[in-house]
Amino acid sequence: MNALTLPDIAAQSARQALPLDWVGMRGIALPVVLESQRLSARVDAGVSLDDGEARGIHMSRLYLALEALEQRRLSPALLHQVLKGFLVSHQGLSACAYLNIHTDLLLKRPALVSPLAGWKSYPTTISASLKQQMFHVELRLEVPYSSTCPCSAALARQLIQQQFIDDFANKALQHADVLAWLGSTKGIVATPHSQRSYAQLHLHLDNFIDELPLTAIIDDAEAALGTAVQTAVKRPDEQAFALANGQNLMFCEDAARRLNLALQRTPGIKQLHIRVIHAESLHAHDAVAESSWHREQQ
Ligand SMILES: Nc1nc2c(ncn2[C@@H]2O[C@H](COP(=O)(O)OP(=O)(O)OP(=O)(O)O)[C@@H](O)[C@H]2O)c(=O)[nH]1
Repeated sequence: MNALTLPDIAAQSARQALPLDWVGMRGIALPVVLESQRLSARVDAGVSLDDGEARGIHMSRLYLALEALEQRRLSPALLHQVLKGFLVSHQGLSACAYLNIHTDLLLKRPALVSPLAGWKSYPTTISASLKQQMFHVELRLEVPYSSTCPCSAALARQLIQQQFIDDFANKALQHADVLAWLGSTKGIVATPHSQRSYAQLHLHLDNFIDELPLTAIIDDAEAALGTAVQTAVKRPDEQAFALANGQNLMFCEDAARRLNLALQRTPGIKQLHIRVIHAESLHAHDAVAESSWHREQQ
């Protein structure tokens, strides 16, 4: 039997010589290890094709290099190693390598008061690149929270004052009557609107960081907002949540400022862009604010 050589089209010369910025695969299914958990991820792997004469890259070499991500905890060092592998397997063809890992980070979050806890998922993308020997990592995280409109709260308070005037006009005030009134529906004749909101965080990490500071970023963001959405909730937790919302009335502008100033202090971040989305219950459209910051070069 004749041994046939398999045709290798990628090794041919390109008909139209032109370098390409990014060539690779998007949406590769892969298990990854983040924060000691094995998570399902979708991975984009690519390189530049700097040799404009070369017909194609070697997709299989990028695909196989991803195996290194299956067992080991994701870290900047591991991402760097995989990207170096991309370039070693494309010597003479590529000078830049790229990796995006899309997953949902799962964190167990305690209830506000009761001794309960539950899981919360945070959409996460880890992007790493190696360009002309320069290694760079960026994180994208989405953090859900609750926001109560400060304007609506002030308007509701005014209606409650009006109701108080109506109900107690020309009456001697008795402590017990006022207490009972406050506990009745008349004492809260209007309520401010609040909404589930999302902070989309895009962070550039310091180059020589050892760990991906995902939990630290989420913890700092949630602490800055004060109204993280909850998991397991009993009535004491719901009451604490109502108090947290009342003490953290927020326009989208307030949320963006709080997050920007808090994340500037989170170790390992050199640049950030924040978009907050308040999915309004007053409107059928969203209220959105964006903010960015980068550390000055020292
Ligand atoms: N470059 C390229 N390859 C593609 C594309 N679509 C599918 N492939 C296939 O991806 C497969 C793997 O490519 P290579 O990594 O070059 O495979 P190979 O030649 O067996 O492996 P090496 O010997 O390491 O080069 C090939 O069968 C290609 O035909 C594409 O758009 N571009």
